[in-house]
Amino acid sequence: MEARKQEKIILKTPALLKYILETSCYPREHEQLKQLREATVEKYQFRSIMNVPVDEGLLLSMLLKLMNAKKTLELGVFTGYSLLTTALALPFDGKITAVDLNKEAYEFGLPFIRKAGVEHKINFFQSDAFSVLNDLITNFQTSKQGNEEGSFDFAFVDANKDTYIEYYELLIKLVKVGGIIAFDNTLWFGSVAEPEEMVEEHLRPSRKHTRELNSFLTTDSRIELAHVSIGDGLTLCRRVY
Ligand SMILES: C[S@@+](CC[C@H](N)C(=O)[O-])C[C@H]1O[C@@H](n2cnc3c(N)ncnc32)[C@H](O)[C@@H]1O
Repeated sequence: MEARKQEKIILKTPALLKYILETSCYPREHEQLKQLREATVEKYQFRSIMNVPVDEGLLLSMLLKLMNAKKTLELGVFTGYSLLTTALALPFDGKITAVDLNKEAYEFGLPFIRKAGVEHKINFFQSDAFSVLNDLITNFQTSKQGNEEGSFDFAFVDANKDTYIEYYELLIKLVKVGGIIAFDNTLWFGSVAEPEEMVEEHLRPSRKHTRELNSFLTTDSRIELAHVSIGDGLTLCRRVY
């Protein structure tokens, strides 16, 4: 069977997504987010698809404000669309621990973050996500305040899709009770609901891991769960104990 073409759209038609973006999202997008998005497309071309889409950014921003989030984690920064969204949503004394293996892409986005006046909220680590998460728990180099278990309001997870379950086991310790862990791309271009042979070869490993994550989360009593069909799928896990 021929594999289905990769799309990051799960709505009924591409026209519907265009309508949502043009009617409700682009007019509301912060000027520096718009400029960052456009500059990322110009420099990174097709890889710019890694930026969180505008509709999802607006949802994350509202969620962070509803929660009164002050202290967050960001795994997977790239040029920083979700990072700048978060930095804009947090109060002036908010703090974000942001992690990515790739510093170059973060630095590409930094002028837009600076222009938005929110750089002081960000503590960026060029590192593998696991090292920083383990440091925050075991109180190694990253943390100035000792063990930071139970202290984060929110964690946005958009790094290596194949290790989301392993991130989760560390993050559930780091977020406070009532805090949220948000996983991006949990519909993996729609492939999670398709037979493996219909899915492009390069999508298959993460499809498998994403399906395992989705099934695992639904059985985990430590969280309340909402699987939101926005962007490429956003799963919200609210820690209940
Ligand atoms: C989808 S992009 C993040 C997009 C970003 N959230 C945004 O909205 O612009 C994924 C990023 O995760 C980073 N990444 C992949 N594996 C990682 C790992 N093991 N540790 C830290 N970062 C990782 C990649 O370098 C890449 O920049």
